[in-house]
Amino acid sequence: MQLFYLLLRSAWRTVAGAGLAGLLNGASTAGLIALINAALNNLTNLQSLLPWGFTILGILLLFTHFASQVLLVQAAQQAVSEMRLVLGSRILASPLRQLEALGNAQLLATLTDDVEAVARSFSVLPNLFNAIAIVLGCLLYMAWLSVPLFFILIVLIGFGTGSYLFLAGKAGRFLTAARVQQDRLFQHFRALTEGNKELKLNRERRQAFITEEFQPTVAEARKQNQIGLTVFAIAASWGQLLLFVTIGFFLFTLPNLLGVSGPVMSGYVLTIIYLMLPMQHVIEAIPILSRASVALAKVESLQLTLNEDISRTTSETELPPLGAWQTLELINIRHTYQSGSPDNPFTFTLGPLNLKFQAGELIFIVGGNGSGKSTLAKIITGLYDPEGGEIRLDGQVITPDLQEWYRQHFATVFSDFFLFDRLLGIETKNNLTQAEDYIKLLRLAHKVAIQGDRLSTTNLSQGERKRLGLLTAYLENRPIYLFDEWAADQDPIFRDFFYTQMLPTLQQRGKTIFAISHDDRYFKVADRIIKLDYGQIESDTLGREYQASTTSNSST
Ligand SMILES: Nc1ncnc2c1ncn2[C@@H]1O[C@H](COP(=O)(O)OP(=O)(O)OP(=O)(O)O)[C@@H](O)[C@H]1O
Repeated sequence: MQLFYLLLRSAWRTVAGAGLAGLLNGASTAGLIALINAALNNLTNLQSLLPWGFTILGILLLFTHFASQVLLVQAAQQAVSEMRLVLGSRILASPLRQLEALGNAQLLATLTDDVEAVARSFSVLPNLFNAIAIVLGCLLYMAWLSVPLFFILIVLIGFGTGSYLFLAGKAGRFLTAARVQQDRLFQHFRALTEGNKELKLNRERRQAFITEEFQPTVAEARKQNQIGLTVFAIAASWGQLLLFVTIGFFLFTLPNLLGVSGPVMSGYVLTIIYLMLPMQHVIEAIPILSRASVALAKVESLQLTLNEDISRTTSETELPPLGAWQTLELINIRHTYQSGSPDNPFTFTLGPLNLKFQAGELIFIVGGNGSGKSTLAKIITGLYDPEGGEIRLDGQVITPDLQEWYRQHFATVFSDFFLFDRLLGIETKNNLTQAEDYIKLLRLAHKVAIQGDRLSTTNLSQGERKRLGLLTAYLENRPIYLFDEWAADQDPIFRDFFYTQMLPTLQQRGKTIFAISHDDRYFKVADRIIKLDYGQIESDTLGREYQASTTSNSST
């Protein structure tokens, strides 16, 4: 039902038009069969008018068939596009933590496979709707021919449909199991592309990956799909068998039992034979619809619900202006990760932390690996909603309503940043001119140029790509900057340039800067150094004091 709801919601007018055309098509089909039966059995005194009736009904049938198909194709494509847009905007609107917990593999499987499965189901809908309209028209005709025969037919159809749906339900379970394997397959696809170097360089690892991970998942997905689709094939053959049994029953048994007249009987048999093609369409559509409903169930399980009004998630609501700020406070902030396996669970807790920052400060966040620096950065920038505590900007608590506005204060380069090849959202004329200058400053002029609002290339070394990340952050011109181990991939000269010239220049422009750093040689440039250890603040010192203490330590 979800599927039809989705289709109806996005294109109800087109669907209504297609429904009307489909009904007319069903009626003209039934009329045509009645007319053929009348012509064959000489049932009317108006035989001379039959060719005209045949021509008119034939034209109506062709036209309504064409119209319903075209309209449903339009509606289906409209619904699929909306599904893609809604999924995209729901992913953007979902909390980062939720997306991280789902993982890229699951999200990609949904964005490609599930949308594809739903799209495919929409492509069979035109034939399905048309078939249903024809079946309804034919049933009406048969009810008109003989009510007792009609009821016998309904009992047979009920039995056939019930047994078919029973088998189809069993098949659907195998398709659901196959879909579970699909997520694992996407994980393996990522390993194949992102871990390609590691797999190429180590033969044993590659063989173990192929034989112990990739092949078993591919085989399991194939097995479940194969069983599911075979059960559907059995159900389809069972349906066809029932159809022949019904025709035989009507042709050979019923006339003896009920003494039905020849023309009525031939009308029935003719109609049932005519129904074979539409029934075939229905039977072929059911596995595809079943797969689509598995896909939709998967999409729903991600809690990226489809019942969201697209305009709410994509339209830009007016945000209050950013304005100048003085203090940023983290009060009793806490964040927990639960990870590991059920037998070996692992919990990491950051906080509770209490920190107060002044506008214009240059703050270094330091500490060992896994001490919680990046987690703190995601909380400060509003990417994570803290589990406990609150963030206040100039005393104003950042509630969920203000979260989007709050995030607009930050320009960042995270260690796993993404480099867009277009200067999206910052492509003003002034910025494009500035970008040229920054590219020279970042010593990339010999490799990258600005072409229109695009970077001529992003195929660069990791250090060079990070310089372009810095360039886009500069152009964003936000009040607060956050760099997560930005200098880690830079050569010594550029690292020195970053700490001793770029950060101070940004600070002189009135920016507040958070820099996650392991470069203790440069800690002296910071106003303040916050050191984390296992999610707690080990020390919060002035930069120059931190330098003094390490110097005094090294001199003793
Ligand atoms: N998405 C996640 N799911 C579960 N645990 C996580 C997740 N991200 C981080 N952690 C855990 O939280 C802890 C802190 O991680 P975080 O990335 O904040 O540390 P960090 O100080 O930035 O480390 P590094 O210097 O290595 O970058 C780590 O022990 C890590 O295992």
